[in-house]
Amino acid sequence: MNIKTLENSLYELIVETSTNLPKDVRRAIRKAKAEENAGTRAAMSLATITQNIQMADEKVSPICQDTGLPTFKIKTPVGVNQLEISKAIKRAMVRATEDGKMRPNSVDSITGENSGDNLGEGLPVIKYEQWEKDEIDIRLILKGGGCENKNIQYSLPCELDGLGRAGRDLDGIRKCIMHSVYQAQGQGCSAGFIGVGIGGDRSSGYDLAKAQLFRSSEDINPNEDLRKLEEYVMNHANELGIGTMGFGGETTLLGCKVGVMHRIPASFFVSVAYNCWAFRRLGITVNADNGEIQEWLYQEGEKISFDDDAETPDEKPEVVKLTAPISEEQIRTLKVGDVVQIDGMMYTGRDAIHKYLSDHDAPVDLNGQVIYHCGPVMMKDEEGNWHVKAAGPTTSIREEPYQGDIMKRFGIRAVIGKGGMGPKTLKALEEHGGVYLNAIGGAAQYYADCIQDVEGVDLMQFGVPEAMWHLRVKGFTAVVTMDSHGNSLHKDVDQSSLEKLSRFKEKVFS
Ligand SMILES: O=C(O)C[C@H](O)C(=O)O
Ligand code: SF4
Repeated sequence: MNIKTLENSLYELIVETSTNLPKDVRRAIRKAKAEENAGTRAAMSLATITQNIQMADEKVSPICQDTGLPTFKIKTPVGVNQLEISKAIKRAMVRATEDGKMRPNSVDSITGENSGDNLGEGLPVIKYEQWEKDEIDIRLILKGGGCENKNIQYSLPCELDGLGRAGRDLDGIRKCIMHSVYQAQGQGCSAGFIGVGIGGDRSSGYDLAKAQLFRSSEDINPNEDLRKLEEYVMNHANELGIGTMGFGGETTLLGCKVGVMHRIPASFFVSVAYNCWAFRRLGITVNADNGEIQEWLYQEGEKISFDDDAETPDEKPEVVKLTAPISEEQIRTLKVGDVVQIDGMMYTGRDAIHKYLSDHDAPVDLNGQVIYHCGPVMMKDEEGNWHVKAAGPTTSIREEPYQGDIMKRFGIRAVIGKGGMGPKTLKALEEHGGVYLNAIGGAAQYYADCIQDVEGVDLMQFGVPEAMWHLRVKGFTAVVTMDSHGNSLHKDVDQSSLEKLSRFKEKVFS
């Protein structure tokens, strides 16, 4: 085989997967958008999402800044050298990272050091199988961290919030799946797709769940019980009302695929792999003799283009304009539901920065400033200047232990992230005079477009995604979802969706 040609084919697969959402996923998102009422927060968020999908496609840039944990699933004809394929994958991955198509995402779990090129112990994940066909089948999923953190595994029988006892039968499985959608709330960038694995042990159960994400989101399950289960979940999960980004709304789930395997008598696992709307998985078949791409997978049918979605909707919400630094007085006028547009500076800070700030001084004066929970994709030009390639929000709840104290200590007035924060932060917002602003998760091109300049960077020792980037923005739009008067949209949606979940308590499958 021509290894250089294979490397180029793999490079193309990685770039396409990161930048161009597959056709089945586009269809699911288009359908969700059609079902939201104009003028709602959900409709506005979906318009941002579709605009972002289009921008990523046109610019050949990452749809979401979290280009995920790359997992390759490969089938090879007998006799093909798998070691050579793995080497080609690694070379292609390094190139895609250098070209800003992948964020350097591989971190040493003990030292915290980012390898900078997406390689590392066990990464990327590459799984091989042999088959009798002549071509090589290569599938890739780039699954982000926020949705991965919302995966859940149930061990039956168990007690579930809102649903009571889930037993060791089809109805117990049904309850677990409904619960899995509820517990994710908006934190995995809903509306999402779920893959469910029934049976196995803890690891093979999750593998089976993830394998379901490689199915076309439009296929029909040949197992009649599972077909019914998938249909039931698709018909009812949206009644939970969690909606896009957990803002409330008509669509919470875009796809549900269930697989089954045998188990041993003592164990009964239901494993759920949650994937955000930015469902980046593609595949190719490759000619085993020359390494060229023969066919793209998951690309049947018309490609939906969202280029008319950039047009401003008729019912545009009113916008509150803010310029950082922001005063306490201004912040206290904001309430949940307000749409704000920020001009001026914003400083990125995620996990490493929050831990650092909890026992160090800040490298810049943060009084009145805005912290953005974001780990961008950055590229340095030949003159040494940094450019933002993708910059959407990350899940904020991870900073819950630190956020309130840090805001008070440094005088920070607003934090921007996604998925909301908990009671500790809500209390601090009230005491100190602060707001939590929810940006649209995954909309990395849309937000990168608002960034006019990169004015500096601190704490680069934490690696590109974790450093503190000083960004000058214009017209950065987000929604107030937690205010300084004790209100939290996240708390409200959680409560109301739990109530709705309890409507699914009665037995459906016997
Ligand atoms: O790591 C990121 O940038 C985002 C992450 O995927 C998340 O959803 O929190
Ligand atoms: S930020 Fe949202 S869209 Fe991006 S990888 Fe994380 S969960 Fe997915």
